[in-house]
Amino acid sequence: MQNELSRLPQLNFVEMVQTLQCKTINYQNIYAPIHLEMEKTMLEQLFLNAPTAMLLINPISNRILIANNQAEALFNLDRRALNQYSVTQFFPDCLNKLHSFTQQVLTKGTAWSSELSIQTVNKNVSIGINASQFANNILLSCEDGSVTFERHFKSRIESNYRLGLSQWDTDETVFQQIERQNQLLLTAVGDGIYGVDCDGKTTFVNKAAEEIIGWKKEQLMGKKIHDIIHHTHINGSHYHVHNCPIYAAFNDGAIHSVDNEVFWSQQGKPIPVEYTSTPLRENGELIGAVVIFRDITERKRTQDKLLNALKEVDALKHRLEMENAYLQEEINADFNHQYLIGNSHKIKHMMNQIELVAPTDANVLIIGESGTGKELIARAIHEASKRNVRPLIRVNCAAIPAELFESEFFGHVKGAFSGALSDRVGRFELADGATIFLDEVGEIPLQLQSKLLRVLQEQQFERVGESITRNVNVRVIAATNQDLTKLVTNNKFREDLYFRLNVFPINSPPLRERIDDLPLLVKHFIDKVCVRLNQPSPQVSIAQMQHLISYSWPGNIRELENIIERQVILSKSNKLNFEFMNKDKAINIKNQSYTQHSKVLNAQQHKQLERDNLIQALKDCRGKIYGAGGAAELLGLKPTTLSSKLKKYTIKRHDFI
Ligand SMILES: Nc1ncnc2c1ncn2[C@@H]1O[C@H](COP(=O)(O)OP(=O)(O)OP(=O)(O)O)[C@@H](O)[C@H]1O
Repeated sequence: MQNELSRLPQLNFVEMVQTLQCKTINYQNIYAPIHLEMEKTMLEQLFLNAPTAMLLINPISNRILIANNQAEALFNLDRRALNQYSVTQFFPDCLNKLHSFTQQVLTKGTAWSSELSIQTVNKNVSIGINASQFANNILLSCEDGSVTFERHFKSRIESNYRLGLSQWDTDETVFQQIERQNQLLLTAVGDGIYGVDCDGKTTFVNKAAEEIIGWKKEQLMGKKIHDIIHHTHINGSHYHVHNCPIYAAFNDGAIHSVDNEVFWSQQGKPIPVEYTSTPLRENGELIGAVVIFRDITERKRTQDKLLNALKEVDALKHRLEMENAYLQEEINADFNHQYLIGNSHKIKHMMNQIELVAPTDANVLIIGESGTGKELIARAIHEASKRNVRPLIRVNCAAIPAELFESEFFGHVKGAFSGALSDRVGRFELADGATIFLDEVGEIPLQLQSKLLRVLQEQQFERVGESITRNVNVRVIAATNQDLTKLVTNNKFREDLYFRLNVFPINSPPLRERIDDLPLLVKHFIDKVCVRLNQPSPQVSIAQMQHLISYSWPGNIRELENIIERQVILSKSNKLNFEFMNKDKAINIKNQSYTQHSKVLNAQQHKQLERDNLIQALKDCRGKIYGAGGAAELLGLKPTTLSSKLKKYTIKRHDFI
């Protein structure tokens, strides 16, 4: 009981009155220490100053018995005035509801409603009303509905605000996390990323961008990116901002991808990049662009390497084709299967020299009369050298027209001169990594000798009509049947070139100086021609060999080869006869042979004879067609006539060289 009393100040008026009414409470006994008057005053004060409007009404008499201060304020009437009115006068618009509300209170003891409204002096106020039965009376606790609503509203706002704040906190945390993750992602990305606004000013720079270009974020933020990293083309020309694809993205709204430009590093170095500038939109409006780029230096380097490799492959392919064509000519010329025959002292000495010089890269000058085997020596040197995996490239300097020398040696580009219909590789380029054999080197025109000297000294040259300098690694073997020192004295041959060529001279002995080799040579030539004619090799008796040995041979071994060939062709048995060699000269051997075997020639034989004769003349003149010592002169024909005969009999170079 004592506890209940101590709670009294916390109770509202109705609860307090109910508590005090409770039958179990012996009011007199419990409140004995409290003065009754004081208590009454206190209760009165509590009632009068309660925070809600309170009225005690009698439903039977329909009168307001007591009203507190808040009731006076709510009804806008003082207490005395309130007593003048009946209760129902204040509820003109909701008498039915008031009636049922009152019934509910009288039946249940309490009731609550927010549907009633009162008519005050100047306005209609909807109220929230709480009521309880008090003896035969009803105690009403009323509150202005708008105030209640406002309070509820405020409380809801506050609660929403509190809820919003905590939600905002949550959202902010989420956003911060997303932002952090984005930053981590953008930092972790290997590609450089710039953000730019619509003025082209930098709004974002990731770590990779800083590392690739070297510009720090602080140096770029808020500044025009084009002016800092994109101002100049790789060739040094100004890059106008109007052409900048980065800016184009936020001007035309399209994605711009570029892979052949440079960004300039902080150190002023051009960095090859590929980049994509993607426009950024907000609510459909272009607000800037994001540039994603990567350094492609390594890729460019690899691409360049690949391109160079492809070019090299192309060049090699071209050279191989040339080489192939050249080898084809060589095969047709039947030079490949020949080797040096002989065991005379002179030949042995020469072989020693070949063995000595072959493994070196030294230039060799072979000196000897025509037809003494100079080319065979050159081939033997090349074959014994480390360059033998590639073919020996032969140039017969006596057979090249003066105006074509340079092109033949160094090649030309298309259009370099009339007739230069396509690019052509020269002999020196063809001989790169191998050996070039300059036969009849004394025939090289003086004006070209300086260029030849340059190749010998620097291994460099240019194609005709081109300024690109080409490097080669060529070994030169030259041959001549002329006295080069005499040419030097007569200023027909450069002395410095002569010394360059004459590093290792080899003398090719004429046949007359090595008659000891004759039997071996005879056998070699018989076998050679018989293989070609696909017939068994005939014998040469000692007596017949003697005829050959006792013949007064000049230097040219071709003469011996020719005699053997003809005798093999003309021989009816398997024995060769050389008795006719005792006659003064061997040059009439062909006519003599024909007259021996056939007095009259038919048309076909006549044609064959003329063809053979032309070939022989060309062979004797070492392929020289025109001019002094040429086949035309030897045959007593005009050069033009000889040309048309060569066409008529389809005589090609390989028939006589
Ligand atoms: N020692 C040799 N062994 C085998 N054949 C030889 C020998 N010497 C020369 N010959 C033959 O003689 C012919 C002429 O040889 P080669 O062309 O090498 O002489 P050359 O001195 O270069 O002639 P040219 O001065 O006319 O260019 C060839 O058919 C070659 O086979």
